[in-house]
Formats: sequence, structure tokens, C-alpha cells
Amino acid sequence: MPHYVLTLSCPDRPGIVSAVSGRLLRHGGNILESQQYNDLATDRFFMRTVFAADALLPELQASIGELAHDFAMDWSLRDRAQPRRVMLLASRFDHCLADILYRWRIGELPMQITAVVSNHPRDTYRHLAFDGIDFHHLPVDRGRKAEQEAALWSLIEGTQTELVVLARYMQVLSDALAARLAGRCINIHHSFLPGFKGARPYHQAHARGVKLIGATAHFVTADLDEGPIIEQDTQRVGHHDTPEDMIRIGRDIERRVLAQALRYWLDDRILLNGHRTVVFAV
Ligand SMILES: Nc1nc2c(c(=O)[nH]1)N[C@@H](CN(C=O)c1ccc(C(=O)N[C@@H](CCC(=O)O)C(=O)O)cc1)CN2
Repeated sequence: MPHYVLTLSCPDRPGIVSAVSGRLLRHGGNILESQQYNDLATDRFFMRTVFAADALLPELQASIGELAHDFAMDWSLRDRAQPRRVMLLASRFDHCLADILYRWRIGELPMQITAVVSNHPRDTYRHLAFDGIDFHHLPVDRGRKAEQEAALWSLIEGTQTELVVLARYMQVLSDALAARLAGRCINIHHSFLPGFKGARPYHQAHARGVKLIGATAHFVTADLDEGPIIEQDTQRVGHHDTPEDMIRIGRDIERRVLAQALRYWLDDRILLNGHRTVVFAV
């Protein structure tokens, strides 16, 4: 029996859970897992429900669409058996790319990788196995960023990519491209945001003399390192740690934070709540 995941958000009011569960029951739905949250500050309701049903997706979508209209819902319904289509972007540092490829290879990240894209040549990753995944070298030559982004966008569209992961991709996306990728582009920033935005956060952290460093996975917006935060983690450092030590310690934090954020996205556990997120963790 297919398993479906329904995510929704709408203005809060009594009876949302009852209406949704009743509608699913009407189609023989058996709820397997359900989480909800009411943001009292915005009076907005968020819900994620996993259910089993013999009914076909189009029938369910039509029925839930009616309900969604009545409750002014933003919603999505997906067959959990359908793997998501994800594109991986990286620059010189490949530790996050290598980690995601390994987790995907062993089945921890159930997704279809549509391509690996870099502004550096294939040889940069000569020790990484791409297992038949297409690699695209899209260099950013001075004054030709628009052309590079046009090629990148055509690849994203041409491969029907649902999510773009910036796995230490060190080029700032233009406002236009960030807008096109709103809610479907996740970046790993190598600091505990909002501290130390920009390209060299570990050197900034060392100069400030912090005792904790971290990493942040967030949705990409036009405003650099300002997007809705999905996942964060930290680790202690000391006066003896050099910027190089922090870069080494930070690699592990970046890997686990990005992998967790990607697992949440693949399992429809992230809902946007304005410039914040609701994350229905396991
Ligand atoms: N529109 C956005 N684009 C990107 C974001 C984002 O939040 N919004 N995050 C970055 C990743 N990043 C930090 O996490 C980051 C990347 C690059 C830079 C930067 O200053 N890059 C320089 C070039 C550096 C180089 O070539 O090595 C630049 O683009 O001029 C800062 C932060 C990914 N894109």
C-alpha cells in the first residue's frame, strides 16, 4: 500500500486536524505519523502527516485540494516512494560533497542525484567516485557570471532538479537565481549564524576569540547567509586553536549539519514559516 506524506500550513482555527484526518479517512487513509505546530506569534498552523492509502495520488490531490481551498492552505502531497531529484554544487573544498556522495551510496540519503556541478574542473575531485553521475564544470569567468548562471539554470531545469544543494559552493548566487530557487536551495555556511557571515568565517571566529564554532544549513535567499535556518550545530574550541584547527574541526560539523538538513528535506520535515522554518524532526 503506498505511503503518502502531506504537509500543510494555514491560518490557525479549530478543526483543522479533524478536517484533514476525516478527509484522509474518506479515502481509506490510515495515519502512520502526524505532527502539528501552531505559531502563536503569527497564528499560523503547520502540519505533517504520513498515511497509507490504496487511493491514487491524483484522487487524493483533488480531494485535499478542495479542503485546502476552504482552509487557505499552502500544501503538498507526495508519494514517499518517489525519490527526490537533487543537484550537488561544490567549489574547491569537497568534504561536504564527498560526505553526501558516501551517504547516498550506502542508501542513507534516498534521492536521485541529477548532477554534480562545480566552478572548478573535474580533476579537483579526482579522488571522488561519481558512480555515473554527470559532472559539469561551469567556471565563473570575470564579467561572465550571468552566462554561467544561465547555463546553471538551464541544467537545473533540464534535469528536472527539485533541490539544489550548495555543498561549499563559494559563489554568491544573483538575486534572480536565488529568487528562482526560493525554498529549493540549501546552503551549508561554515559558521554558527548569525555570527561570521561571508567567505572566511573561521578566520573571523579566530580573530574574535570565540570558544564555540559551528555550521548552519539554511535555505538560500538573495541576502547572503540570511536565509531561513534549517539545522545548526557547534563544537568547543580553545585559545590554542588556530584558524587551521578551526577549519579542520569545522569540516566535521559542516558534514553532519548538511547531511541532517538534507535528510529532513528529503523526508518533507521542513516547512517554511516566513523567514524561519518549522522542522518536524524524527
Ligand atoms: N544568494 C546567495 N548565494 C549564496 C549564499 C547565500 O546565502 N545567498 N551562500 C553562499 C555560500 N557562502 C557562505 O556560506 C559564501 C560563498 C561565497 C562568498 C563570497 O564572498 N564569494 C566571493 C568569491 C569567493 C571565491 O571565489 O572563492 C564572491 O562570490 O565574490 C561568501 C559566502 C553560496 N551562495
